[in-house]
Amino acid sequence: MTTLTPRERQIVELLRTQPLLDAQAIADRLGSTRASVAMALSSLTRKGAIAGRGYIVRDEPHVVVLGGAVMDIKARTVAAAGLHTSNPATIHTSPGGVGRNIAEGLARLGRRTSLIAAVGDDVFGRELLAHTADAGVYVDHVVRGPLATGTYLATLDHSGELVIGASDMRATDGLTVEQLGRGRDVLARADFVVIDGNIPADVVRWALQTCAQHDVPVLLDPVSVAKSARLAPLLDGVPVDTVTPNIAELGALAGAPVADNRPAITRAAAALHERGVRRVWVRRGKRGSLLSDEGTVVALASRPADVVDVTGAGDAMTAAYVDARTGGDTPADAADLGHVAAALTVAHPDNVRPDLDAAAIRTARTETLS
Ligand SMILES: Nc1ncnc2c1ncn2[C@@H]1O[C@H](COP(=O)(O)OP(=O)(O)O)[C@@H](O)[C@H]1O
Ligand SMILES: O=c1[nH]cc([C@@H]2O[C@H](COP(=O)(O)O)[C@@H](O)[C@H]2O)c(=O)[nH]1
Repeated sequence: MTTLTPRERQIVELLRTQPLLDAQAIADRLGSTRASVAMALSSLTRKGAIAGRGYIVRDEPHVVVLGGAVMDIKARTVAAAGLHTSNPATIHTSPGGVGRNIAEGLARLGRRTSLIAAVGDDVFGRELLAHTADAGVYVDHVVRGPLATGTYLATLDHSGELVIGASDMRATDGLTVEQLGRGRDVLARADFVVIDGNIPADVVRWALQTCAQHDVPVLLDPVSVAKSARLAPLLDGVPVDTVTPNIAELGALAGAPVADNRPAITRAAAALHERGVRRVWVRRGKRGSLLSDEGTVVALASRPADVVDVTGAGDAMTAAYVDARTGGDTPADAADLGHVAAALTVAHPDNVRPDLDAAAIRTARTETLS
């Protein structure tokens, strides 16, 4: 799939509803110049995204992400982390939230992506929206409510591994089905939907039913052990394309702890398949992952990386997987690309690397194949 720049995507979106706009009219609407729009139009024609005069937009698959959007505040200690005392550290903020990270990753990979989430009318909310929209994600369905934008506080040790994380998801916790009325059509028309466990259970139930009615495949990201437990009862009675737990979250979904070995994971995955989940993709940190595709289990290796900050690795993995699946790759191939995206992400301090790009992942994959 050809990668479009954020500006090119904005132009494509304008042309989708108003195909007869000329370069000057597009420039006026986007606050740009005629010359730079003309360059973007010829690049779009070369990439095959638009055709002929009157700029007909080729229909592109569309992913919708319903999930958390928060500001991450991340401290990385200078030396080994000491508990119950103050540690010298470098502290860095980065737009976060599992769903938002996945949406940004998808957009950076060139996939047309909409985010449905909730933020407050405050500085963090405005910053999150601006950053996410600049990355190319459509944010028109983000609810701006009275509750404060959530924050996630993480302490990483000097090797970039998480010591402790704490999340306050205020605006997301307050999201209701009524606020998302218009979102029903967006979900129904999507080619793939991602839902994260930050979303309140009744909203997840509504979204799963909407997707089931319209045959839209859904990936469910459990987010944490606590949030997996509340998702578990929602799995019954609706089809789910993929769930992406780590071992502890798999236990919470299955209703009992699962040992971290292949036979135990295979058994727990089989029980989820019985309940309507087609693929169970279990993340095992730097040990890679196991993907059970309707009972056929494949082990996928993680790629070597110089770890700077592990935050967002799982989300990059999911973004690359959903992008590849939407483009027609098999689940196992898509999951393998996910590991390449994760390795690139752990080597960067931001949750989503600004230079993430589909071609770079495919090249890095060939280079790291054993
Ligand atoms: N220390 C590490 N070294 C190399 N790769 C890592 C490391 N930690 C995570 N990864 C990569 O990131 C992926 C996701 O990390 P994991 O911890 O399994 O999930 P999550 O971030 O969702 O908790 C792993 O499968 C692996 O590819
Ligand atoms: O209860 C939550 N904790 C943490 C997150 C988010 O999880 C992301 C990191 O996820 P991972 O490293 O698993 O990819 C962070 O950006 C953080 O904002 C979240 O959405 N909800």
